[in-house]
Amino acid sequence: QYAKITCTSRYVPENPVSNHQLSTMMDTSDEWISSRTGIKSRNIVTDENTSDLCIEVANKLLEKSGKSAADLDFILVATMTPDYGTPSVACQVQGSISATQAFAFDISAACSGFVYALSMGEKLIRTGKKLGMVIGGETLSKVLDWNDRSTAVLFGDGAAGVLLEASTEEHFLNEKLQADGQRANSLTSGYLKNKSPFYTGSSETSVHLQMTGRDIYDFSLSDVTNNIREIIEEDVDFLLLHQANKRIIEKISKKLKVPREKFLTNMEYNGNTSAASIPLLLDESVESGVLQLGSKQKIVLTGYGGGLTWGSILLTL
Ligand SMILES: O=C(O)C1CCN(c2ccc(-c3cc(CO)ccc3Cl)cn2)CC1
Repeated sequence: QYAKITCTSRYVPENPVSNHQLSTMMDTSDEWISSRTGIKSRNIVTDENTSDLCIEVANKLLEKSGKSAADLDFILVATMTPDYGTPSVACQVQGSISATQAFAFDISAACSGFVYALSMGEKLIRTGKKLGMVIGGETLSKVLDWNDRSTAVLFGDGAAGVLLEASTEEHFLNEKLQADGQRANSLTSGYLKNKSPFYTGSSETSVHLQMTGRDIYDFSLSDVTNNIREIIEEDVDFLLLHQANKRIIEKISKKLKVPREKFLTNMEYNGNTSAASIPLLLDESVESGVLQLGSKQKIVLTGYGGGLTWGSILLTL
């Protein structure tokens, strides 16, 4: 049996924060942010954590599909901002919706997280599972250094996901997942300092998200473009890349010689939501009718970011 995406949904916190609002909090401007990133607004939690956003997505998926939580075989959540080390966000979701038959775990692959998790979910269906949930969810606002204008203006909170079901037709056509831990320091976040009385080590690494933007930018134009080139086919209808930066997407489109209009974007009103960015874009595009489940449209999903990790999946809807 094969895997098929049969439902999509999303949830973002009801607190949009505009570039202008940020310009009253730190030394930045709407002009700088929108011209350099394509971002005009992002949604920031006021009293929710990552599990709350993902539980909303899970409930919407069940509601939209008519499926029962008890029929779920697995729940995968891709996140770099879990509520806890344990329990996983996936287990918090499993408990909240009472998916008593589902095993559940989180996947940590930063902005490639959803693509990594979708690939894993597809293998679970191909090896016999009947129904699974794959969600990307983040509350990056809790790990940002809100005094660092170079990163605080780039990121947003949100969650979105899909239902994967067993199918007789083949939808997942190709994939290539990659990593390079030797460039891990280009993007770090969430370091937990050891405060034990026995610990003599010292580390200046902070809990805050830190990024050498230049290195990540260059990596995206080289490794990521090459990865897509290996996966893409002539008749691809749309490409849904991790929504990190509008200029990056424009540059990748030029390097690949693929028309810009095939690259869907939503960073304008979501910011960079890491593992949530691709499923947010997927659900928004299904809702707007640009994409239709069951239409056989051929799309590429590409994540890239912390780890370093990157990866693409070629599939038909
Ligand atoms: O000065 C400028 O133009 C600045 C230059 C630096 N910028 C960057 C740099 C890197 C990223 C980024 C982040 C992730 C993590 O999700 C993944 C992939 C990318 Cl490419 C986003 N923005 C913003 C505009």
